Amino acid sequence: MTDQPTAVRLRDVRKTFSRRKAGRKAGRTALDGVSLDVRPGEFLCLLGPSGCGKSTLLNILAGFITADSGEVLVGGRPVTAPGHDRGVLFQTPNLFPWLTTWQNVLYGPKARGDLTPAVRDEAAELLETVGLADARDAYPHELSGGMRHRAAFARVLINHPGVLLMDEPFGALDAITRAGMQRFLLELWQRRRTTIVFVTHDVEEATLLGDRVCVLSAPPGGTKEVLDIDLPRPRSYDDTETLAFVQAKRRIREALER
Ligand SMILES: Nc1ncnc2c1ncn2[C@@H]1O[C@H](COP(=O)(O)OP(=O)(O)OP(=O)(O)O)[C@@H](O)[C@H]1O
Repeated sequence: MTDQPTAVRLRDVRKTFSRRKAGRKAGRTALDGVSLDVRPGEFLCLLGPSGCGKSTLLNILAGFITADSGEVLVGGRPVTAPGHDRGVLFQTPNLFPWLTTWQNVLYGPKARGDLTPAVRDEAAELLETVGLADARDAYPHELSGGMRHRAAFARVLINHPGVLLMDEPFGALDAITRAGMQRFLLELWQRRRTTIVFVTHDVEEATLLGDRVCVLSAPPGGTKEVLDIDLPRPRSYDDTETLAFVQAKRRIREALER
């Protein structure tokens, strides 16, 4: 049997954070054996109870921290540090407050000495795509929450990451803005088919967005179950009221509670 190509490969990933407790060394195990393959172009949601290590896993994939043991491959290469092959989006968009939308988007190419006319054209196109063409000269504090998220998207997408790593990106948004961002993300993914690993603790969000949902067990996290969401694409928020959606959501909730 030949191996399927994988965009992300995790094998028995473990991580314990050490800390001092009453003068003695103690440890908190965040991940206790996570194994998972993410296929190229797949939208994979990571779901689990609070503290099960979702952000830890994402930070390991991003290269911000290292696993104690196990295999962590992105695009077939071991992750040893952050890199432009992975775009990371957090709950709080990390835009530079002293730069305009346009300057924020071009920050990566500029830092790499890659500010060509073609890249500028692409930045302009991306700002159109994310609906921020009119806000190119605005500073982050002049943008709404949703606009800041879209600017952060454009800033990541200009680097053409092979994998997008998203850590509860819409968790802090109000319900309407959040639904708008979910729609935006679905449309974007439908067009670009970038591999996405999306952390959420919201079962409905995972059902709406994911091709598959990886449910992590209660802390310390390990892979509990991986479920297929075989709802038709393209999906929209209206689908959340269909019987098939409600059934898929129930299957995930049951896996979470098992
Ligand atoms: N830098 C750190 N130092 C020490 N412990 C940490 C550190 N980062 C995370 N932990 C611990 O690791 C465990 C997993 O944390 P993590 O943030 O990855 O969970 P999570 O599933 O993302 O939680 P939530 O859904 O609440 O955001 C927790 O017990 C947390 O306290």
